[in-house]
Parts: sequence; structure tokens; C-alpha cells
Amino acid sequence: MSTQGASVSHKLKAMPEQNADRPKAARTAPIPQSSAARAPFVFRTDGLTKLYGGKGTAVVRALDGVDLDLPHGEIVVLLGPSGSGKSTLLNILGGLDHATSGKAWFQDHEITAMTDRQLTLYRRDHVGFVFQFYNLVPSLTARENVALVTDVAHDPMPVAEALALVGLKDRLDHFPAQMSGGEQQRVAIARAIAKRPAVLLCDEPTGALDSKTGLSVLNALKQVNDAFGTAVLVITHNANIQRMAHRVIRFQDGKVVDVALNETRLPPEDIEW
Ligand SMILES: Nc1ncnc2c1ncn2[C@@H]1O[C@H](COP(=O)(O)OP(=O)(O)OP(=O)(O)O)[C@@H](O)[C@H]1O
Repeated sequence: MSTQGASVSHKLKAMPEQNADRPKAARTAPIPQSSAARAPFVFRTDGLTKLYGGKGTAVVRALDGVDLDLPHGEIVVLLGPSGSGKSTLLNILGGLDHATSGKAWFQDHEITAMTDRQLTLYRRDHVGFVFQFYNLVPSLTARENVALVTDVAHDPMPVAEALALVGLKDRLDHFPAQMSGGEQQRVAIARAIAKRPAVLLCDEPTGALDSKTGLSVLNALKQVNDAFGTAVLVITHNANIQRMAHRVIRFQDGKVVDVALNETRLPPEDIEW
């Protein structure tokens, strides 16, 4: 098992009772961003299936046997009609939801075999989430919103560094109400990446934004991917965004119907909205 895998296993097995009184550096271990021996993929799924309903209501096959292999370090855009299963996949990969059958792995670790406690640790230590609505605390500044995460993370990056990375070094002491939607979303991205997660899962991160602010958010995602090799999965209804991706996955009726690699990628500023 890789060094990275071993450190993750260690954490996933950690019991909260055992850890409660230890300094935080002792109860979690850092995940190296670059480890030659780690699993060749960041996520893998095998026959991943999610059913909703039943017991008198119609069964919805939200995911219907999804097989995927996502290498490290890519920006992956997930496209598909409403209801095709994109969010369901992201939620299972992020440890927010359980599959009905099939398997999913994060590196060497089977997500679908994790206990709830292990899923909590996995989410806390390895996954950054960005949603359409930014979920910032209105009474806290940008710096303080990000510090909510860095205060409890193992080996976080400095708050100012996280905010500078998303182009907000001059907004550290602004409150959410003093920032544009794009700036608020970039604070949310800074908050998500400040704990140095291995993956950033983004569900419609530009869905509430106009083109100018939306492009600034895409730039921030690209910055994170370029700077740290963080795998970035982006669900979007804006098909133009696929131009910045390494890999584009299309969903239809809970199935993956196409996976395409972009030979050339556009920088966000060249994407037509
Ligand atoms: N909690 C739930 N209970 C019942 N059905 C659900 C639930 N969550 C999702 N579904 C159904 O599962 C299917 C897939 O939903 P999902 O949200 O993954 O699609 P999506 O591609 O992300 O859609 P959108 O682009 O509109 O967000 C849909 O038919 C949806 O109605």
C-alpha cells in the first residue's frame, strides 16, 4: 500500500473517542499531494447504482451501473440533462450519500464499504465541496469564513494564501454582503481548498453567476488544479465550460454515455458564456 494510502487508512480507522484529547496534529495525518506509489486513479466506480423510491412508489434509477476511472490531477466536467444522475454520483463520491449497489473507491479506499464515521473522516480530511449557493456565514469576513475550516484542519494552508489563490488577497476583511456573487463563491472555494483536499467536488459552482463573475470562479478552480494538482469535478449545465476540462463525462438516464478527453483546453477567459 502506498504511503498515502497508509495514512488515509490510519485516519479512517481512527475512533473519535480515542482522538478527543489528542492535539489535532496527532489525530490526523497529512496526505501528500504527490506520491509516486499511490493508486493510479483518484476515483473509480464499478457498477455503481443508486435507486430511489420503492415500497409503493416508482423506483428511480438515479445511477444505473456506472463504471468510471478518473486519474489524478484532472479537471473533469460532468454534463447531462436534469435528473440524469450527476449530483447523485458526486454525492456518493463525496461520501454524502450511499450507493444501492456497486462499488466506489477513493484512491485505495472503498467508499462504499466505509462506516458513517469513516465517511465523516473521509469528507473532513480529503474532500472539498463547492455548491451553487456559497453557504458563507454572513457575520464573518472572508478571512474568518475560511478560518472556520483551517482552525480544525490538519496542515491547512494559511488563510491569506487560500484567498490569494482565488484572487481575493484584497478582500480579506470584507463581509459576504460587501462582495459580488463571484467573489463570495471564490471565498467558498478558498474555504474548500484551505484544508488541502485531494479532490474538489463542485455542483453547479457558477449556476447563480453571470458570465464575468462565473469566469472568475472558473479561473479560481483552474488555479487550484494547476497549483496543487487537486482533482476538480464540476457539474454544470453550461456546456461551454467543458472546453477547460481535461475530461468530459456525459450522463443520460443514470448512465455514462460518453467520456471524452480534450486534446486542447481553453483558459477560462476564452470560454464563451
Ligand atoms: N432524495 C431523492 N429521492 C428520490 N429521488 C431522488 C432523490 N435525489 C435524486 N432523485 C432522483 O434521482 C434522479 C437523478 O437525480 P440527480 O439530482 O442526480 O440528477 P442531476 O443530473 O444532478 O440533475 P440536475 O442537473 O437537475 O441537478 C432524478 O430522477 C431525481 O429526481
